[in-house]
Amino acid sequence: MTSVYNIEFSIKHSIDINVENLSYVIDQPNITTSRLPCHTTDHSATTKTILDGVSFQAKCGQMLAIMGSSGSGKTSLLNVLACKNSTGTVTGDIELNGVKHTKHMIEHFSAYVRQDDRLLQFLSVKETLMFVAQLKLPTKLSRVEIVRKVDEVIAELGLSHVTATRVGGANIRGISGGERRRVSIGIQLLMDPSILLLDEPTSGLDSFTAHHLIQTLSRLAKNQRTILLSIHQPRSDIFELFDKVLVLSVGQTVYYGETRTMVDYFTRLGYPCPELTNPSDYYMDLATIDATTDETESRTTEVVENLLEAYRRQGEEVHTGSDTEVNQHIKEYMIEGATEIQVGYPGFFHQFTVLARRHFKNTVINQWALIVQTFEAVFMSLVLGVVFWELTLDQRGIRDRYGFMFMITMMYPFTNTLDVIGQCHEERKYLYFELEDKLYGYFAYYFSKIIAELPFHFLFVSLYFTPAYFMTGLQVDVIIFFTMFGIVLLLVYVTRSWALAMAMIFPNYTLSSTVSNILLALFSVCSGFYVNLESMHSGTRWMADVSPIRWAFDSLSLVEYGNVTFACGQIDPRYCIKTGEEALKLYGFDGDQVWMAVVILLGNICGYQLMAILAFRFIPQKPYGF
Ligand SMILES: Nc1ncnc2c1ncn2[C@@H]1O[C@H](COP(=O)(O)OP(=O)(O)OP(=O)(O)O)[C@@H](O)[C@H]1O
Repeated sequence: MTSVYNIEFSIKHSIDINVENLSYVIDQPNITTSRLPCHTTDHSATTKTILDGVSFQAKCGQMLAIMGSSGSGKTSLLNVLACKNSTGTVTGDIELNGVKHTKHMIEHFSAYVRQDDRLLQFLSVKETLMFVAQLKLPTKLSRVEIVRKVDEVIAELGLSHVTATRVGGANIRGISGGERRRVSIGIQLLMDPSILLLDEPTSGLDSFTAHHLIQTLSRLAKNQRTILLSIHQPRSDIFELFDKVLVLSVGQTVYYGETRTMVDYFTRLGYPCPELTNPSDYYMDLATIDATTDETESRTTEVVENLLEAYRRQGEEVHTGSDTEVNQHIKEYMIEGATEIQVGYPGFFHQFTVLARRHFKNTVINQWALIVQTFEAVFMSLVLGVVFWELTLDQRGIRDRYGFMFMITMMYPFTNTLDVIGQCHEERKYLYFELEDKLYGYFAYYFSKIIAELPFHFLFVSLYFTPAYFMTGLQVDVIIFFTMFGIVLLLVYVTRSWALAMAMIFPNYTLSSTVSNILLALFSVCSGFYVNLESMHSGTRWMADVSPIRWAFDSLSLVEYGNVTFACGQIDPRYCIKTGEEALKLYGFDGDQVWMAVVILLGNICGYQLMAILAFRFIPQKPYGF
C-alpha cells in the first residue's frame, strides 16, 4: 500500500500534550438531586462538573484512547482540548510541548474529526477530498501534486474502491457508514496535522471495519503524530492497538496508563477480569453507574467510588509531572509557529473559485432537485399561460391583464423563497463545521454561493417567464419582452435575497419560512392590486413604496399598458377605458416610471443582501438541533 507519508507538504512537528488537573464546569439551571459522585448537584451554584481533575500525557508517535461509558465526559474532554467548548469554565493546565495551549495554537497544530460526518452528499469521495485539498494545501502545488496527495490519502484509508462513488447520506444512497467515517478522517489528514483528535471514530462501524480503521490510525500515529480518540467499548483486538488508555467515569479518571498494564492494575485493586471476557467490556461496565434501580445504582456507585479513590491514591505515581523535555527552542517554535502568517496558502480569490466550482458541481449533480425546480418553473408558467390564455384588448382584457401582471409577480417568488430557505438550512449541516475548521473564509463562501447560483436563477426565471408571456397574448415586441423579463428577473432576485437573509437570521426552516411568507403577504397586500395606491393612508403607504411586489407589478403594467388602446365593445363609450394611460389610473400607477421600479428593486436586493451577509458573519449558522 502506498503511504500518505510519501509526500509531506508541510513540516510536521512532534508534539506532546500534557494535561494536568483539568476540570470543566458548566452552568446548569434546575439540576435534580443525584447520588452520583461527580456531575455535582449544587443547587445554589447551579453548576455541573463535566470533567474533574483529569491528568494525562499524550505523546507524539502514540495513540491514546479515551474510554468510558456514555456521558462519562469523553467528547467534552476532546472539545476542551480542541478549544471547541462553547460554554463553561475550564481550569487546570493543557500544554503542548510544555507551552500553555491556546485556541490559535491548537487550530494550527491539530485536526478534529467529529462524531458525525458532515459531507456533501452528491460529491464523490475523490471530489470531496480534491475540493478540500484545493482549499487547504499551499497554492504553489501543481494539480498533479494535489491529485497525488489525495490519491495517497485515499489509498492509506482503504478507499480506493469507492473513489468515484457518491458520498451519499440521509437522502441518497452512497458509500457505507464506515467509508464515510474514513472520508471525514481523510479530510483532516489532508491538512497533515501533528495532533489528530477523533471523537468516536468507530461508532456505527462493524468490528472488521473498526479494526481496520484503528490499525490505520495506529500507523499514522507512528509517523510523528499524536492521536487521541474517544471510544466506548472496543473489541479486544482493537484495544490492543492503543498505546495508552484513559478511562473516565462521570468525568473523573478511573485509569490512565499503558494499555498492557490496565488488566494488572484493576486486578491489583481486587477486580480481576473473568476468563473469556473482553477486558475493555468488563472494566467499562465496572466504571459505569447503573441507575436502572436504586439497588444497582447504590452498588455500582460504590464500585465507581472505590475505583476513583484507588486511582487518586495510586494514580499519582502513574501520571503526575510532564516528562516532555522543554527547551527554549521548542517553546519559541510553539508560539511563533502558531502565529506565523500563512504565506502561500489559498487566499480569498482561490477559495472563492474553488467554492464556486464546488457549489456549481453540487447543484448540477443533484439532478432530481434540478428536475423538480425545472418542473416547478415550467408548470407555473403553463398554469398562468392557460388561465390567462390569449388576453383580449377590450374592457375585460384590462382587468385580466392586471390579474396576470400581479400573479406573475407572486407565483414563482413564493415557491422560490421556500426553495432558497430549504437549501440554506440543508447547507448548514456542513457549513458551520467547515467554517469552524477554517476550511475557508466567510466572504469566500458567501460570494461563491451567490455567483454559482446566478446561472440557475437566470435559467429558471427564463423557464417561468417565457412560455407564459407568449401564451397570454401580451404585446409581442423584443423591447417589451426583455424589459418585462428583466423586471421579473430582478423581482425574483429580491425575493431570493430576502429568503437568504431569513435563512441566515433564523435558526430553522419553520421560522425562516414563516417570516418570509409574512413578508410576502404584507408586500403583496400593499402591491396596489387589492387596494388602489391612492386609497392607502400614510400609515401603510410606505409599505407600498418599499414593496418589491408593488414595483414589479407597477412597472410590468407600465410596460404593457404604455401604448395600447382598448375596444369598448358593448360598453357606453362615456364609461369605457380606451387607452393604457387611463387603465394605469385605475391602479394609481400613472405617473410612475419603469426606471424608478428598477432602482427600487436594485435597492431591495442590496438591502437584503447586506442583511444576509451580516447575519451570516455574526450569527452562528448552526444546523438545527445541534
Ligand atoms: N453543554 C452542555 N450542557 C449540559 N450538559 C452537558 C454539556 N456538555 C456535556 N454535558 C453533559 O456532560 C456529560 C458528558 O458528556 P459527553 O458528551 O462528554 O459524554 P461522552 O462520554 O462523550 O458520551 P457519549 O459517549 O454518549 O457521546 C453528559 O452528562 C452530558 O449531558
